[in-house]
Amino acid sequence: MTLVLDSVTLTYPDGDRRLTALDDVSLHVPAGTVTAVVGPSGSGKSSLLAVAATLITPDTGTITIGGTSTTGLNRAVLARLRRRHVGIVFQQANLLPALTAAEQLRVVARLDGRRGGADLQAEAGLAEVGLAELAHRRPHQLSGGQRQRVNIARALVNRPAVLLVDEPTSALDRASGAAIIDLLTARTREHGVATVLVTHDRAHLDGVDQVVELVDGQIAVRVSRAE
Ligand SMILES: Nc1ncnc2c1ncn2[C@@H]1O[C@H](COP(=O)(O)OP(=O)(O)OP(=O)(O)O)[C@@H](O)[C@H]1O
Repeated sequence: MTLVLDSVTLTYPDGDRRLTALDDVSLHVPAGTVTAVVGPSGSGKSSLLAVAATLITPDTGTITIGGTSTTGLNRAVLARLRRRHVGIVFQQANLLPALTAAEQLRVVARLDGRRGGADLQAEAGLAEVGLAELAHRRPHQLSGGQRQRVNIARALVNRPAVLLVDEPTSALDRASGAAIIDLLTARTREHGVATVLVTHDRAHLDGVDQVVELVDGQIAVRVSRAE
């Protein structure tokens, strides 16, 4: 499935005026590709992810996930679309402290109503990120890089069409960070996911398919590997 943002503008209230966080942003993220979003602090990167995740409705413009336009859909329908089709990875792993790595995935798999297959899905998901052996460990028994792997496996467990990733390596050292980016790229290609990766680190841009640079809410530079 492809993720498309078409002429998206988003403003926030700012005293008695409005601040434009995204200004006529259009983005096409084909299945099986990674688009990196870079740009200075305050340029709109997180806003772009929130809009793509359908967590915030833009003032104008459309978001289309796998051919389905999200415009005008009510909250319940959007929540279902998100649960089925969108995976989100934040900076911090945000794992539930009391649950083992396998349980973190199982909970999400069950939310999707696949009770029967949840155990197998959790097991397979952890194996995919190289953590089969550590399935029984709780977050405090894992390294930062391993926690972020669980986070990614959890975001992928219901086979989302779209994966939105916000600075996944900010809490990691260079080598663990590079390994996480390699993992994200590999899973994106393997599962045909449309991935958007917000990053500050230029070293992460080597293997991606498209790079967009946001400046003041606008796409200032767009580089595509295919070109
Ligand atoms: N909830 C909000 N209410 C009002 N203004 C907001 C809100 N969220 C973000 N902004 C403003 O919108 C603009 C874009 O913010 P955003 O968080 O998307 O930028 P960013 O590129 O992700 O920044 P950073 O790299 O610092 O995380 C900024 O000027 C910010 O101050």
